[in-house]
Amino acid sequence: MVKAIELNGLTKTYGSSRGLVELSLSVERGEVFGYLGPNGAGKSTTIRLLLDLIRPTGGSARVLGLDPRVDAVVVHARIGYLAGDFVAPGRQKVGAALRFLAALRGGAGADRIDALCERLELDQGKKISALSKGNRQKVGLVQAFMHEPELLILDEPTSGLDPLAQQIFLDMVAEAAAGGQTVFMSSHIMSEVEAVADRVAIIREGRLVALDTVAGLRAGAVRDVEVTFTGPVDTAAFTGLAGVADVRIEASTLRCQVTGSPDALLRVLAGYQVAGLLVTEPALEDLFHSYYTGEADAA
Ligand SMILES: Nc1ncnc2c1ncn2[C@@H]1O[C@H](COP(=O)(O)OP(=O)(O)OP(=O)(O)O)[C@@H](O)[C@H]1O
Repeated sequence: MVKAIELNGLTKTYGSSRGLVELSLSVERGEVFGYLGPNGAGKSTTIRLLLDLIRPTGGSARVLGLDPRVDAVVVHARIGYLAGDFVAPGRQKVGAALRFLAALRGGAGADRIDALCERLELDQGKKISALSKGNRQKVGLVQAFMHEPELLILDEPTSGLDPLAQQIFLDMVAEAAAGGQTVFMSSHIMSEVEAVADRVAIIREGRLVALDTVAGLRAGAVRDVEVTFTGPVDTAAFTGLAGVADVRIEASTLRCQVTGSPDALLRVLAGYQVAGLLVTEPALEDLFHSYYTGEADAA
């Protein structure tokens, strides 16, 4: 089956500065794909390349099997796009602006405007120029979702939304995926995509640094382990074990950090009487911080 998105060595330079460096990844149909990275990582650059709003310096992108450089009009018709800097026409009222945007798509989605606005608590009678930032973002969400596109490409979709609206948005994403739509969404906050994303890619300085499920990323992360023994233990037995670092033993308690599989540690522990075992899962934000700063690469 044709992939929703397929990138091969996609590269974009802005003059002499980098935007994106040889990015290769693919997004399956029906998948919710979280695209994460700190400010300036290259998320918007990637998304603009998918829409042919800018042209790559090298490599290729395919969207729904099409080359955006050749078939941009068809690609645009088949996707729902929320730009990171989405701007709706300020002088219009919300309802009129949304119906205008639907008319540009031959009327597709006009029949869902009322339901989506109601769901997001967006007043259609208000002028867009009088809306708060969060409510303007809701206009952007409605126009991206209303025609039930095969593929939603959303650049920082939760930007400015309050927690309630964020949750409604995440429900909309989950429902879209359940109905077979694909969602590619960027964010710089992991917790936003954690609940809905099937897979997550993390980019930093224009390069892909991680691509996995949330569970997979967690599995490879550093855990704090604390073991209490019934009697004295031999420190030497715990040094140099695969995946085990920062070993400290005080009285009958061992503390260490384990990366990846705890197998080597468990084999040694099996030779002792263990009274207690505590493994602390990494906080996701810590995990992503380590990818953002590059600490995870060195681990
Ligand atoms: N039009 C442009 N001209 C020059 N450099 C640009 C241009 N657009 C982006 N860049 C640079 O490319 C890099 C990636 O920017 P991009 O906007 O894609 O990042 P981002 O991950 O979307 O960040 P943010 O979360 O801040 O929106 C940055 O270093 C940025 O300064």
